[in-house]
Formats: sequence, structure tokens, C-alpha cells
Amino acid sequence: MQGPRPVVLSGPSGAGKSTLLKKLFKDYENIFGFSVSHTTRQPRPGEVNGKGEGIHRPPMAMAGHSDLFPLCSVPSKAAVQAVQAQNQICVLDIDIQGVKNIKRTDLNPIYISVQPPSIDILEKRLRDRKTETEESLRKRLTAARVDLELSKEPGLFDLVIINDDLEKAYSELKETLLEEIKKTQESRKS
Ligand SMILES: Nc1ncnc2c1ncn2[C@@H]1O[C@H](COP(=O)(O)OP(=O)(O)OP(=O)(O)O)[C@@H](O)[C@H]1O
Repeated sequence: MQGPRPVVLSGPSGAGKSTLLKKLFKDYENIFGFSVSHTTRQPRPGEVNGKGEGIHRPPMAMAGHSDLFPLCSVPSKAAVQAVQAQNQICVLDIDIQGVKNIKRTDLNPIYISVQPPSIDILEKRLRDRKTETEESLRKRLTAARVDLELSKEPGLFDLVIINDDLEKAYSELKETLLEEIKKTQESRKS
């Protein structure tokens, strides 16, 4: 396997994945890459436009909203490897079904689940984000309950981050990725 280990970031809509990634990308410019598969636009510089074969998630989950990831990234293995070949840590923002699909590959990512402190807090954050209708909110909360339940499976994730205090959650994320980040930085020097 060539290049840095990919990172899987999973968790209910509104748990704070985009918020955490935004901070990470700001602190470590150019270290991370995306593998975009289902796209309605041209890839941005640095993005790899994958074919989307092999690793899929159910259509409902694809309705995920995100400002940072307007398009879901459910890449093919080849697309992930293309990011690795650029010596970037490939970030996969996928739901739990996607996690299970990735587990069947030999991509060997670091699996991280981002979770809200409670469903009530999740609801408040989604309401405050002002991106949801009552119906989409209800769907997301139902999906979140299922997601949180399935996430309890032992060994599914290397790290579960409870995103209560954002700075604390971010430190946990950073700490877990630091070794891979350092390796990537070092390998670029040589
Ligand atoms: N620790 C936190 N404390 C308070 N608010 C937070 C925290 N983390 C994130 N938020 C807010 O919660 C909302 C949801 O976060 P975010 O959009 O990052 O979630 P997400 O997991 O990326 O969701 P989606 O999968 O729908 O894109 C945002 O408005 C964000 O500013």
C-alpha cells in the first residue's frame, strides 16, 4: 500500500464532522485530500474525481447536507488510492454503511466516529444551522438514533469523539491523526 493511511470520519448529520474538518484543513493545509465520486461540478484543484464504483452508501444517506462537502464522497478504492499517491491523507466522510463497506477493502484507514453529546443537543444544533425543514430534521434525527446504536459495535471505530466542547473534540481528532500527519510531512521533506 502506497502513501498515507486514509481517514474515515463518520457520524450522524449535524455531529460536527464538517466543522472539525474545516479546522483540520486550516491547520494542515495541503496534507489532506478528498476523493470525490458523485459530482455535479468540476473537481476543485487538488480533488480527485473518482468513478464511484465499488463503495456505495444508500441513497437516503446521500441526501446529507454539508457546506464543506456539497457532494458526498463515496469513492472507489482507486479514487482513494489516487489521493494516497499524491501523498495526501484521504478523508472519507461516510455513513455507517459506508464504513462497513470500507472495512471489506484493504485500504486500512483510521476509523473515527463523531457523535453529538445527546440527541437533544443534536436537534438544537441542526435547528440552529437553519438548513433543515421539519421533515428533513425528523429524518436526520431518526437516522442519528440508528447511527448511534450501530456505532456501538465493538471494534468498529478506532476512536469515538463526543463533540461536546469543540476545542476538546478537535484536540482528540488532531492527536489521533498526528502520527500520520507527521509521517506525511516528513516524507515530503525527503
Ligand atoms: N462542539 C460544538 N458545539 C456547538 N455547536 C457545534 C459544535 N460542533 C459543531 N457545531 C455546530 O453544529 C452544526 C452541525 O455541525 P456540522 O455542520 O459540522 O455537522 P456535520 O456532521 O458535518 O453534518 P452533515 O453531515 O449534515 O454535514 C453546525 O452549525 C456547527 O457550527
